[in-house]
Amino acid sequence: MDQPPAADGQGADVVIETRGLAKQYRGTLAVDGLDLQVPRGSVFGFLGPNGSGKTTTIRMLMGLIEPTAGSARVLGRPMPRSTRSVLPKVGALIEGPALYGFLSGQDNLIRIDAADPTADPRTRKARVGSALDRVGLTAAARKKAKAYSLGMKQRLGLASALLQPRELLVLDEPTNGLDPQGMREIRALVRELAGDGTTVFLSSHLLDEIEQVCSHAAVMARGRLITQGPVADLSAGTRGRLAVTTPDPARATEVLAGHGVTDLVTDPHTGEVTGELPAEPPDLAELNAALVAAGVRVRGFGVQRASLEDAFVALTGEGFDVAG
Ligand SMILES: Nc1ncnc2c1ncn2[C@@H]1O[C@H](COP(=O)(O)OP(=O)(O)OP(=O)(O)O)[C@@H](O)[C@H]1O
Repeated sequence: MDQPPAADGQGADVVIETRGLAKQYRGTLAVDGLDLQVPRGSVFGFLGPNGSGKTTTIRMLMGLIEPTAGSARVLGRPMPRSTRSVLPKVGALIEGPALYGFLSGQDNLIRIDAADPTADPRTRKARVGSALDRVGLTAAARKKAKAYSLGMKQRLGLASALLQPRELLVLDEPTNGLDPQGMREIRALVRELAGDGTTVFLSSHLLDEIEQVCSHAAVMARGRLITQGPVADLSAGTRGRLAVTTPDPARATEVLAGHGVTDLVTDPHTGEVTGELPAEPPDLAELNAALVAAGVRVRGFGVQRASLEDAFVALTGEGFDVAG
């Protein structure tokens, strides 16, 4: 992306930028030479399997730990040196919210707000009320936090990050441990927050989550950045799989193999035959005609859209652990 440089030489529209960022623990290179660029206004997915270095990176970005090499800038300022001026503009939710179960949701927020020396006590009630409203917890505001579902606790954590206006939200695995309903709620909330112009940086080990929520993504594997960019571009470079629905899968497989299609698999339930198109794919209309000419009865024929998962597998040669 060509952005006009800001006065300090940084891209004005990049809210997180790292160069050669690395963190070495004894025996483990947790993050290895990371060059990350998060555009302002994006919903940026930081994707990688467990242990790939996401949390370590986020901790460095937030100034919680020192990198062993390289540099990180957040909102244009170097970290961890500028923690004091940067962190008030960043709402962070890392490793789950610290809540008191015996206090109501509202009182938890009042406590957190009271701990912020920049927060005016006279407007506290209004601030807390509007944060609860934004995350849809107004009706449950007076319930004790220990009676909240995990999803509600996570929303309360988000509300605490939203007490002050933020330029950037950093959420570490915000849907981890939630049931599907809780996941949907958090994802909807993230979209809504992003709709207001806040840049959201969220980590996840769930590919479909990133595809559903994010405009941009970076993919990590074993401490290294594999790729980054707009989500649509990341999967566009990957060829989709050819899929043929037919009552004659054996014959279809023969014909497709004869046209260079590899990794042919038949779904035993649907009879759908899928396979990888060769690097120089044949004309699809002709391939379809060849199937029909060979006596294959074709019910469905098409190329499945490549997913981010396909891109990940193509880039790393590894499967992606999507459990979770
Ligand atoms: N404090 C630490 N001391 C030693 N090794 C660590 C420490 N923190 C993380 N690691 C190691 O660094 C690697 C990256 O861990 P990290 O937590 O950043 O990954 P992650 O992608 O966030 O995974 P997860 O989603 O499981 O937290 C792992 O091999 C981990 O064991």
